[in-house]
Amino acid sequence: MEKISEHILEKVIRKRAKHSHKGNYGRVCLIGGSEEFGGAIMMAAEACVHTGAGLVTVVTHPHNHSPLHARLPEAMVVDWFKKKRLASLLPEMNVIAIGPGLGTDAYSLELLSLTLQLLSKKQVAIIDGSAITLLAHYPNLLNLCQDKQIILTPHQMEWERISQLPISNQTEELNSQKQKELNMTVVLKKHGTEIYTSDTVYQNISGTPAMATGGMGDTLVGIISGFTAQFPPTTETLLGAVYLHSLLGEKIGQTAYVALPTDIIQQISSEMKKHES
Ligand SMILES: NC(=O)C1=CN([C@@H]2O[C@H](COP(=O)(O)OP(=O)(O)OC[C@H]3O[C@@H](n4cnc5c(N)ncnc54)[C@H](O)[C@@H]3O)[C@@H](O)[C@H]2O)[C@@H](O)CC1
Ligand SMILES: Nc1ncnc2c1ncn2[C@@H]1O[C@H](COP(=O)(O)OP(=O)(O)O)[C@@H](O)[C@H]1O
Ligand SMILES: [Mg+2]
Repeated sequence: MEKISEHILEKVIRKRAKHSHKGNYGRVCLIGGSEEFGGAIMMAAEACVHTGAGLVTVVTHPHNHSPLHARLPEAMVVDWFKKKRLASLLPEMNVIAIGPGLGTDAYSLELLSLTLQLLSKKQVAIIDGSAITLLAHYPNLLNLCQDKQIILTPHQMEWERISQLPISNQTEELNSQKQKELNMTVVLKKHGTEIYTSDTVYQNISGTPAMATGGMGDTLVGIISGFTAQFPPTTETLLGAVYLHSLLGEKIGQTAYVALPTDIIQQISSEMKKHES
């Protein structure tokens, strides 16, 4: 297993060109946030905006529109019941993330299915949280994922559901085998997060139990989406996003018992500035 280098951020984060504009920094669509889990998609969206993604649109339950706008006027919002609007919007996106707070009811399943049908080979999709649980329960949906650029971000229990590997059997060898079957990049989240690609397994050695709090993975989705939208959609970019998230968790954890996702979010942009090259 290859450790993520502490120099990864300098490799990935680029100084912005003078004559650039928002259109150069990617269009991201984040889909999630049921009535119950609105906070999840808000944290993902805030993290994404704070990484510098050019244009961020959130497709969520209408219940979440006002709270989201009150916190984050930079983001656009679309009612997730407007399927025609969703169908016209998705093809314009560079990066689509689905799952934070999506929920697992029949309508959440419909949204996931529609999104996977519309996903093109040129776009990158990040599949997280409830969307992973749905994929595990409805494996036919995996047919819609074939030959597409997908980053799956399960925690150990979500990985157990989709890989059918109990947490105690999640070894490097068995996880790699499953990654190959799924043919997606897998970010297996835990203490010492592992990233499985088709040829290499990486490990993130930063991070702290101060990060063990709800919303931490939703925040990671926002950072990965924002990085993938602006920087080349490579493994290095993904590693940089995973590293930045836990680096900030560690920094906050030095003086705080718990590293809140919203505190991490506030520090994303200033930390990125230190590493631009
Ligand atoms: N404020 C919010 O709206 C929040 C919404 N959330 C959303 O809630 C939905 C359900 O996700 P959950 O993950 O809470 O529920 P899940 O039921 O999918 O997973 C949680 C279970 O997995 C177990 N587990 C085992 N190993 C783990 C590991 N390494 N990391 C995390 N859990 C591990 C936990 O003990 C727990 O029993 C998702 O859509 C998620 O995005 C959560 O992110 C929490 C915050
Ligand atoms: N003990 C720990 N050490 C390092 N990182 C942790 C620890 N506990 C949780 N994390 C990180 O926090 C995030 C949790 O993700 P997830 O369980 O999906 O959260 P949520 O769904 O509540 O947003 C992952 O990135 C994981 O690596
Ligand atoms: Mg999660």
